[in-house]
Amino acid sequence: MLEQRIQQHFIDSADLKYQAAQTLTAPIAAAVQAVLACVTSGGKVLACGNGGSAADAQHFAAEFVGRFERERPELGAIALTTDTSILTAVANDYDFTQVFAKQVRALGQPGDVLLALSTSGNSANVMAAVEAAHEREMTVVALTGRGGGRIGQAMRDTDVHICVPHERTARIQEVHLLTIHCLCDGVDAQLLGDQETSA
Ligand SMILES: O=C(CO)[C@@H](O)[C@H](O)[C@H](O)[C@H](O)COP(=O)(O)O
Ligand SMILES: [Zn+2]
Repeated sequence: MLEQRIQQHFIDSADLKYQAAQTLTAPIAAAVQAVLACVTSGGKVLACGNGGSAADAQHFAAEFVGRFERERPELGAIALTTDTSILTAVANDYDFTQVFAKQVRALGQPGDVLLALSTSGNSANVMAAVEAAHEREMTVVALTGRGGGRIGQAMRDTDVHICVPHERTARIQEVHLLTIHCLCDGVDAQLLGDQETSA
């Protein structure tokens, strides 16, 4: 019945988060260091993904440019999912696989970070963005699931791969959002100190 289904979603989501805390803490800490090194040397984070992951990319950029929980200087982040003129022109004139890659080539500088979100690890446009980031000597922080897919296989030693150990898109996305908040909190803590936050 409906109530049971709803309760099961909460239980499954909580279970996965407990389990993933073991495996994802180290890569998330590595991602904090990569992003921190980028922004403290004047770099920026470009973020991309499809569907719910597009929303996650925008969520991250909003908290970096605006704020997370504490006041701090603005941090550079751009979601590559929002400019409908660029997205439609590139998809129409080239191919949908190029919608993020062309923006990475246009905006990316050595030392910038690409935050690449794909629950399957197989979205062709996110994969093309990873390749473009490598061309631009950027570091890639990839948030994936389902074993990491093609994006997982394209990771370099200097990249960070955060692969949620689950098969279901919704569950993976829920951990991606938690990861984004850990990234924002981790960067703030490194910049401002480890102050407790109760808000
Ligand atoms: O949010 C959801 C499902 O929860 C969907 O919009 C989902 O993001 C879309 O199907 C995406 O196209 C899936 O792409 P990806 O995560 O495999 O890269
Ligand atoms: Zn969703």
